[in-house]
Amino acid sequence: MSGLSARLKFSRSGFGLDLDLELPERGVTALLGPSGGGKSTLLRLLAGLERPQAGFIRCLGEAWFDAGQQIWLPAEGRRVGMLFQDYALFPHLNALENVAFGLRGRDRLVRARDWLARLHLADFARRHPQELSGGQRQRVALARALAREPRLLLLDEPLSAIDAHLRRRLQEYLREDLATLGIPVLLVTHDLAEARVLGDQLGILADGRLRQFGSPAEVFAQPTDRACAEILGWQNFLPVANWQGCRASGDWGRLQVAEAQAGRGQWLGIRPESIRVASGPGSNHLSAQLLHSTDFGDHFETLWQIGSLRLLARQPTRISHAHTWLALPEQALLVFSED
Ligand SMILES: Nc1ncnc2c1ncn2[C@@H]1O[C@H](COP(=O)(O)OP(=O)(O)OP(=O)(O)O)[C@@H](O)[C@H]1O
Repeated sequence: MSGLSARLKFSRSGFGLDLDLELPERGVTALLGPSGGGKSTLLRLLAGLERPQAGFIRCLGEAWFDAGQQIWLPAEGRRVGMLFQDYALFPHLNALENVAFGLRGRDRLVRARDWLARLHLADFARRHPQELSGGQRQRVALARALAREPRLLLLDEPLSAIDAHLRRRLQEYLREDLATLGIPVLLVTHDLAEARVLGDQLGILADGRLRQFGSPAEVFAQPTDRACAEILGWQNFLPVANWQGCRASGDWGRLQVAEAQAGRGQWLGIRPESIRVASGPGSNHLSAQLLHSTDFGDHFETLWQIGSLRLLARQPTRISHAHTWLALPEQALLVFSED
C-alpha cells in the first residue's frame, strides 16, 4: 500500500501549484526549494487547511480529497501531525499537559505520559516549556504531534530556530524517533545537511512544481538543471560560449567534459570541494588569481578570478600564492541547461 498519494492543482493570486506526490508508507521525504516555491502551500493543502481546485489526496487507504468524486475531508478529520519551527507549545501548561492537550478519553494522561517516555522525557513531565532546553521543547512538540496518532506527519523546518551546533545533535535524535514510525513523513527544510541526514527520499519544489524527486544520493549527484543544482549547493557555473565535441570553451579557457555530458547545455557546474590547486598547466587546468581566502579551521575556502568569472573552491590547506593553476577534473564537471 502506498503511504500518501496525491495529485494537486491549486492556484491563488498569481501563484500556481501543480504536482503529483507519492510518499511511501514509512520513512521521511525531505523537500527543498527556494523561498516562495510552494512548500508551505503544499503542507497546508495536505493538512486540509487549503482546498485544491483539482486532483486527489489519499493517505493510508483513506480518501481525503477527490475533486472528481466530490470528496473533501476537513482538517480535523485527517489526523495530520504537524511540527513547526516555533513548536507552538502552550507556555502555561507543563510538558505532560501540553502532550495531553486535545487528546480524548479517560486514559489521555496515561497515553501522554507514554509518549513522553518514548521520547526520553519522562523526567520532564512537570516542567513548563520555558524550563526546557530547545531540544527538549522540540521533543515535547513531537510527542504532542505523535500522541494524536497521526496518519501523516508534516515537519515544517522543525530545527531552523536552533543554533547550528545543537541542530546536528537534534537531527540525529529526530532521525531515531522518526525511524520507528509507520506513517509517511514530509519534512520541509532549507538545510541541505538536514535533508541528507533525515531524508530517505528527496524532492525539490520550485515554482509550484516538483522539479526533481529520488533518493538523496541520486538527486545530489545529478541535479536536473541549473536551478535544482543551485538549490543543492552547487556554487560554480561556467558559461559555455562554444562546444567542440567534449570540449567546452568560454573566456575562462577550455575544459573537457565526460562524453555523456557533452553539449547538453550552456553551463558547466562544479562543486567547490571538487576543485584542486595544481602545480602547473595541464589538461583541465585553468590559470587563476586568488581574490580571497577564509580559514574555517578544518578547511580553507578560496575565491578565484578566471577571466570574468569567479570560482569558489575548498582546500584542506592554506594557499600562499596569488597566481596559480586550478584543476577542474573532467568527472566532476556536470553540464546544465537553464531549466
Ligand atoms: N495567504 C496567502 N495569500 C496569498 N498568497 C500567498 C499566501 N501565502 C503564500 N502566498 C504566496 O504563495 C506562494 C508560495 O508560498 P509558500 O509560503 O508556499 O512558499 P514556501 O516555499 O513555503 O516559501 P518559504 O521557504 O519562504 O517559506 C508565494 O508566492 C507566496 O507569496
